[in-house]
Amino acid sequence: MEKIAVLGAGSWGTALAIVLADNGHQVRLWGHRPEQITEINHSHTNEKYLPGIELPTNIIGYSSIEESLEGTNTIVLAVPTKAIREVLNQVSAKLKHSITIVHVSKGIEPDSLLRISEIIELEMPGHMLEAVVVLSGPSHAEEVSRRHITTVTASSLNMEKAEYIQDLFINQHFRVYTNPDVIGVEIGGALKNIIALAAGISDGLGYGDNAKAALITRGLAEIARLGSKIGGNPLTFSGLTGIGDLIVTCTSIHSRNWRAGNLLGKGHKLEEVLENMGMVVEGVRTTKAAQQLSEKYGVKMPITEALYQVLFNGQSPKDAVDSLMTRGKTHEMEDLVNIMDNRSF
Ligand SMILES: NC(=O)C1=CN([C@@H]2O[C@H](COP(=O)(O)OP(=O)(O)OC[C@H]3O[C@@H](n4cnc5c(N)ncnc54)[C@H](OP(=O)(O)O)[C@@H]3O)[C@@H](O)[C@H]2O)C=CC1
Ligand SMILES: O=C(CO)COP(=O)(O)O
Repeated sequence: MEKIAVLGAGSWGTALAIVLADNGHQVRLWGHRPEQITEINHSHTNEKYLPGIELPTNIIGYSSIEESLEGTNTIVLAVPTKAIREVLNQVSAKLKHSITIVHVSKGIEPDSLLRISEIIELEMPGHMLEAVVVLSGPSHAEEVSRRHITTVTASSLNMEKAEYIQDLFINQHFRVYTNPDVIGVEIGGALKNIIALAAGISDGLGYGDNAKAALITRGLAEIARLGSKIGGNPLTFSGLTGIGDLIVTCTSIHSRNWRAGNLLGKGHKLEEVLENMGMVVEGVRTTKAAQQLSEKYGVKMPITEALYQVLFNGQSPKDAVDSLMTRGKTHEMEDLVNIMDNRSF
């Protein structure tokens, strides 16, 4: 049994706290809103983020980050990408020993274009950081908290630590694999949110399953194109953190990204959609970051580009779809065509 601090008491931090509590660990769930921590400790619920779910009693809520860190050697960092630096600054100011950080956020920082493991390595003093592990895969909090079957991947450059985290989380409902390809895992997890927004828009506009299948398949192609260009292993994109997460996020009503896209497709304004969601929609900022990455690396990402025009340049969703469908014709597999062209028969 371990003492584990879960930092971030939103839907995903709370669902992961339940998995760890089910495995018999002492879980300290830190949140920055004291009234929410009181609810967690007195009613064993977190109604705003996981309505109707009873929390195990070995989850204790903390509103002091310092107290939540005492005697722990593992932190699960479960706040939106936007809040990562701020929370890490609080951790490094209060921490008195070294720790392993498991991050579970799916985003890329616009402008700096850093992945989350890179931000952690920058913000945490080296002597305090034993390892960074990413936990990612097709996993909605609403289902995990109900112990529905889920599979995810723990990824780290330090495979011993990845296996340690695998052991902490794995149980009969929650199966954890490992993968050493941190870049591929983080890029797949972050960029699938862009495609889920686009899939929601497509559904909101009234397009059907053909369009959804096209978005998932061509979305994966552009995620893999960018991801392998910046050092991810192409095989990772056909795994849980690539196609797996893309499928669940583009097809599930639980997905905040899909739901936001759906409302945009139905004609609602972005500000209004984000205000009413009440939870983080990571894909919006990630679209900006991915658009910047695609320009930096010269990688074609037409779906990302189209979504960028809708989110940041006021293009209508219908016009964005039209421009995607009428752009210059291309091969499905450019690399394959190049190989075949160079082969002498
Ligand atoms: N929900 C899911 O099913 C999954 C989510 N993820 C990823 O997990 C990450 C977290 O998402 P999720 O839990 O869903 O988001 P939610 O919106 O459900 O919760 C976010 C939590 O973080 C808190 N928070 C925000 N900013 C700060 C801050 N500066 N300091 C402290 N706490 C802060 C929020 O507090 P407040 O209540 O005050 O806003 C809230 O408790 C995202 O990157 C998401 O992509 C990954 C897999 C599954
Ligand atoms: O990452 C997720 C599922 O794997 C959650 O997706 P949403 O943020 O779109 O709800």
